[in-house]
This record gives sequence, C-alpha cells and structure tokens, in this order.
Amino acid sequence: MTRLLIQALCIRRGDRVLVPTLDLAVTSGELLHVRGANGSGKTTLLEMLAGLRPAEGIRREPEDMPLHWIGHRNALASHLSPIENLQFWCGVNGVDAAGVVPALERMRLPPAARRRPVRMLSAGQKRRSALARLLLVQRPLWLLDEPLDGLDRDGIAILGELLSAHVRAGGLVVMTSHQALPANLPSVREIELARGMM
Ligand SMILES: Nc1ncnc2c1ncn2[C@@H]1O[C@H](COP(=O)(O)OP(=O)(O)OP(=O)(O)O)[C@@H](O)[C@H]1O
Repeated sequence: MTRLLIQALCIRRGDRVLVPTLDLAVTSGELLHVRGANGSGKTTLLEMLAGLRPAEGIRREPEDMPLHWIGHRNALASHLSPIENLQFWCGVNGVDAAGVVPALERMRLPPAARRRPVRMLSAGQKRRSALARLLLVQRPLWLLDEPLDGLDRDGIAILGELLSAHVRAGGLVVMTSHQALPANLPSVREIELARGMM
C-alpha cells in the first residue's frame, strides 16, 4: 500500500509557527482536501510535502513514490505555447511527448489556444494547460495547490473526473481549495488549518 505519513509536523515560515503540530496519514485511494483561511499555511504544507521546503515528520511509503506537483503559479513559460511547454516538460522528465496533444484535448483546450504563446491565454486556459501534465505520465501522488482556481464549470468537471479516476485507481491526492470540491468525488477527507491546531 502507498502512504503519505505526517507525524508531529510543525508548519512554519521563517521563525513564525503556523501550525505547531500536525499528524495524519493519507493512504492509497484517498483525497485529502486542505482548507483554511488565507495565510493559514496550506501552500506551505503542500510545499513541505513536495520537498520544496525542509520538513521533519513527513514520510512517503515507498520512499521513492513519484509525484505530480502543480503549484498555483502553473510553471508555464509565457513565450511558449501549451504544446511547446508540455513537450519541454516531457523532455525534462523523460516522458513520451506523443501524449501532449491528447492531454490538451482531454482538458478541452481549444486547438488555436494550444499553439498560442501562454502569455496570450486566459487564466483558465493556462490552468487547463498546467493540469494536462497529470495525464502525461501516471504518478501515484498528486500534490495540487488551488487547482480549481481560474477553472469554469466545465474545467472543474473535467478535473473532477481526473481526480475521481486517479483515486479509484488507488492514487493519493492532497489538494488545497477555498471552493467546494466537484461533486461525487470518492474518499474525500477534509482538514482545516487553523492557528494553534493540535
Ligand atoms: N516569503 C515569505 N516570507 C515569510 N513569510 C511568508 C512568505 N510568504 C508567505 N509567508 C507567510 O506564510 C504564511 C502561510 O502562507 P501560505 O502561502 O502557506 O498560506 P495559504 O494558507 O496557502 O494562504 P492563501 O489561502 O492566501 O493561499 C502566511 O501567513 C504568510 O504571511
């Protein structure tokens, strides 16, 4: 079984403690929805889970569990088109780029938008392009920071289908959102970060 274990994790930024201690486990087939007020530490927690910030008390089983990280900045080069961005991502990650156009089709990004520089796209079109990475290669752990941001109802429904399929196939998801999650997602758990929580 794949697991993400969080034991006595202190969420801090610099010398400011946001959450003194957090314990939880996310197992295969579960989606953890992290909620909380602005500034409560959701992004910081996700960055710790991704290994972008030093943290003690996080264990992945297996240790080398591959993950997808989609931060709220999308990580798209603005002068490249979505197709070029994803082809570049495939090259860096050793992934077959044949899946790029089908992934953008699945995200229902219009054909013209797939070939336009990212700086000329809307926020939702950028988001769909970034999320298309989830389809390029299977990885068990998905860490998604505000993935619903910028998406319209159709985009939210597509992401809901991807999340659902991933969780049903035994994947793990940890995601933040201020919005309600798409309906009918299986195995959703919620935690709310709050100052001083134990
Ligand atoms: N570069 C920084 N240096 C120091 N503190 C920071 C820095 N960036 C953010 N913080 C602080 O860290 C705390 C947690 O920020 P974080 O981005 O994790 O919150 P969040 O819950 O994701 O917020 P939001 O809902 O607004 O996205 C905030 O109180 C913020 O003021």
